[in-house]
Amino acid sequence: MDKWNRELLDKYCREYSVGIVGFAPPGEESLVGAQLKGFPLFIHTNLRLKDAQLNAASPILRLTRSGETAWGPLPGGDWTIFQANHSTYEPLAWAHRDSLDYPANKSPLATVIQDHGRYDGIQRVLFGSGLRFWLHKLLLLDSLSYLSHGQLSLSLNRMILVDVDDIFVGEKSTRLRKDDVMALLATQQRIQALVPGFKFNLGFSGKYFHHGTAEENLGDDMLLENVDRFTWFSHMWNHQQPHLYENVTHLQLDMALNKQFAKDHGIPTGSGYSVSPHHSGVYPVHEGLYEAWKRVWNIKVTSTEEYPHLRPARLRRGFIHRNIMVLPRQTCGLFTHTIFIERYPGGREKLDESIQGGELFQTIVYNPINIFMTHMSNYGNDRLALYTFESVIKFIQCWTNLRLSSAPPLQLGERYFQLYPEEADPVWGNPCDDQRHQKIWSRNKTCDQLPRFLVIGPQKTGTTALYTFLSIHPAISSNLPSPDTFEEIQFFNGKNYYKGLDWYMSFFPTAKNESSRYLFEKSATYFDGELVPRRAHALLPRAKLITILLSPARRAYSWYQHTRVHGDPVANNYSFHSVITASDSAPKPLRDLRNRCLNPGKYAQHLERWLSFYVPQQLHIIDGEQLRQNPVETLHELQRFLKITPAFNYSSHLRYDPKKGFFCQVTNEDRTKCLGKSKGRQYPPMEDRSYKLLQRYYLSHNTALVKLLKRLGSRTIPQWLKEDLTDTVMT
Ligand SMILES: Nc1ncnc2c1ncn2[C@@H]1O[C@H](COP(=O)(O)OS(=O)(=O)O)[C@@H](OP(=O)(O)O)[C@H]1O
Repeated sequence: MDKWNRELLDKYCREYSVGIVGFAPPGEESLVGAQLKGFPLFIHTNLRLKDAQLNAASPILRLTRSGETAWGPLPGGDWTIFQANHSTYEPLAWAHRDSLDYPANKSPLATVIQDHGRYDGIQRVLFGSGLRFWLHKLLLLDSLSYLSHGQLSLSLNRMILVDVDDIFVGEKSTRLRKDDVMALLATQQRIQALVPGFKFNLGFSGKYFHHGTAEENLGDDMLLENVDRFTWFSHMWNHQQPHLYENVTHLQLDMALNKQFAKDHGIPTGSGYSVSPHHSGVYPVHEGLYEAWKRVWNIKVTSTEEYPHLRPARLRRGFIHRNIMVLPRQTCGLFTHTIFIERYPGGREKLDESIQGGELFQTIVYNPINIFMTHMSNYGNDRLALYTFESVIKFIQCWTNLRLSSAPPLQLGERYFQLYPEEADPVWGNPCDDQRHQKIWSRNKTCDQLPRFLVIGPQKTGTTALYTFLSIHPAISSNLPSPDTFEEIQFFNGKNYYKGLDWYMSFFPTAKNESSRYLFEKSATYFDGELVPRRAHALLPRAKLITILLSPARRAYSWYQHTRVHGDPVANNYSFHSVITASDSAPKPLRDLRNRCLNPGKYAQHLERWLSFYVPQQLHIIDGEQLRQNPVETLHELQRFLKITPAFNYSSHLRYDPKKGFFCQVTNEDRTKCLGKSKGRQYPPMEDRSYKLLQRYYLSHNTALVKLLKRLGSRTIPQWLKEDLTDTVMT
């Protein structure tokens, strides 16, 4: 960093008490005793190190616990160590040289060092390598917490639940015997001493009860003899994946069989939790599963690895659908077929690596709530799950100050959404964009039932005219009408989004024999909906977007007239001028109407939000005045943008109707069919003072729009925009 920037940064850090975390980059040449420029600190680089320890007296340690030695070589041969010549420095971690000719009694070398800020007023933590070494990942968390004065601190509480799926499912000779169940109970008891409330959570499929060898059937019996020592949840009677049931009644019948089995065998049925085989039906959502779960089991919480995607595992999140909480489920590295240690991919070393600071360990460090998936087979045979969980819990206790506990799934769900309330709202993705999701997506459902382009509004810009004219096109199909909102589905904004993907797709006819059909929908409220671009992009990342813009002042006035005709008492009691000049202390209904009049017209702001998800090439802006005066040309341009060939010639299908004062559709009888009287209304012109006020109001937004249009490569600026701006300058 050059001197000027460096001074600026230092000044900023001193003034606002901002700490710095630094990492020594690996260098090609080895430095011995080189001084760090400007600091009483010396470094040696490119060292091999072993046997890491922590400084128990360091004030930084919070999540990380000192006292043990991480024996063995540290990863990489390019470590930097620090030697200090000033009381500002205090080591946080040490290690020894990993070299035969290095005396064992030599004092350890500082691999992470804290600068208390006594030298230049800035606190720092400097790491002598990147974050390859697992212990340094913990130290980074603690450094962030320390340097941010506790603002960037994770809670120390961690909740753990271990689900055992496929109880009673499994080939002969891979199932639990009596001694396995005894080991399960004994390990559970030892874990309970470390993790209060811990019980293995058993997911059963009753159909396969007693399907093992004679010895294994005794194992089944023993599980039931100890039924109260575990918690239980329904998996699926016959282990069939829910998305394969097209008929909810069948699904319900099979669920009822598992429930009857539970009742017959004294298994509790009130946990409110269930897990579906292969997580099918949970995400992507198969509505039938949610329906049947509610009816038969009164399910309130489930978990899946698939939301939003299996990988990367650290990004798995939760959501709530139809009042069922879906929690993220973690993998511990054991799968149905990992039953013998010698067949564990990478061998024992790999499993231990995951436990001792690796993936499994970090999963628990980073997630306040962990639901792990295992299978019955992981508890028989080499009992890898018992080894894995007991070991990782001990390792956590040895190296961290985390407080582990467990609780039933319902409590975990409630806790999860207290911690992450913003996750309650799902974000639906396209099941066909993820191979795993496609595999658990019903054969009867297709992703072709999704629109290829969206007309996003805003309202009162001519969206109905565009929708109607597009629908004349032989290769273009709109959505089916909605009983509530007519031609608009209004899915991505408002409550409809919670109805899910099946509901949305039901509006789009399947294109039989006409694969080139362009499905689209128009919902004019999408344009300014806060959440809409993100949601739309998650489901339709390749969709094209069409927006129509006209003078925001005129749009606001048209909206006002619209609400008056719809009998809105506020619009009928207040003049347009009173609405747009209403202050923030005005009654709420008046403020709401003011906002609905004014906000959509802040075009640049809304477009920028769309453009933070979609690339400009996916966006087509129509000039609303051009659509009104020359729809034929507008539609030809639009076809070019959509790359629809052969182009449909609109000139013989649209004609100006002098009575209506707008272009209308030409019918077979050569008459014109115009939009209803709610579109293209007659109302008095806007008062001049209102127009002038709105010009000023929209000045900054319109200026931003001009810039945006130029950035998007527009060669012409719409006439209305020029007028709105020019007049403002003149007044
Ligand atoms: N061909 C044609 N026929 C009728 N109306 C047309 C046409 N082209 C554009 N317009 C203008 O469309 C305005 C209504 O816009 P929207 O359809 O987007 O309104 S809505 O948001 O769906 O309610 C409507 O606004 P008002 O004039 O205020 O009624 C019209 O100006």
